[in-house]
Parts: sequence; C-alpha cells; structure tokens
Amino acid sequence: MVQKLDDAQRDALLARFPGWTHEPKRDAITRQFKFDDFAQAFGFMASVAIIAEKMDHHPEWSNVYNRVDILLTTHDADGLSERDAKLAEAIEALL
Ligand SMILES: C[C@H](O)[C@H](O)[C@H]1CNC2=NC(N)=NC(=O)C2=N1
Repeated sequence: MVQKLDDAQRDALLARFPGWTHEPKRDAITRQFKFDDFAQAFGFMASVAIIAEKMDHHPEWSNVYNRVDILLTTHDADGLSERDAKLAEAIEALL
C-alpha cells in the first residue's frame, strides 16, 4: 500500500509545483497545458505516456486540440502520494 501524503506534505508538493492545483474531492493535483497545436500537444502526451509506463503510474487526462488536462492521484492510496510528486516532476521536466 502506498502512503498517502499528509496535509503538510501536500502543501510542500504544491509549493514545489506552482502550476498545479489541488483538487480536494479526489485529493488530486491538476494542471492544464497549452501548446501551439495538436501535434505539439500529442507529442507531449506521447512523452508523458512513456514516462508514466516506466513509472507504472498513470495520469488521468484529456486532450482537446492544443490543450491537455492532467489529473494525478494515487488510486492505491486513495489520494496523493509521493508517486504523484515524482510524475509531476518528470512532466515539468519535459516543458
Ligand atoms: C498494479 C499497478 O501498479 C497499479 O494499478 C498502478 C498503475 N498506475 C497507477 N496510476 C495511478 N495514477 N494511480 C495508481 O494507483 C496506479 N496504480
């Protein structure tokens, strides 16, 4: 079982990644990414997918043309965990 982040750990995570917003209903973090066009958005998604598969931790996401909405949470922990922090960090490193 993955350990769920406590309030202080969650606040530290949000402070590290200011572009991300806490979604309290799911205890998730979300961020919207905008690109020039669909090709760039989909290229970003392909890169994230490869990383996510390697990490065995997968985003919940949607794409409309040049926009990608990502939600990260850990089902196994029923909320945020260190696994979400690691994936958010890897996603940020792509930008
Ligand atoms: C068995 C496998 O490790 C789990 O189902 C993984 C796969 N990807 C996952 N992704 C996310 N976002 N949360 C999880 O709890 C999760 N669990």
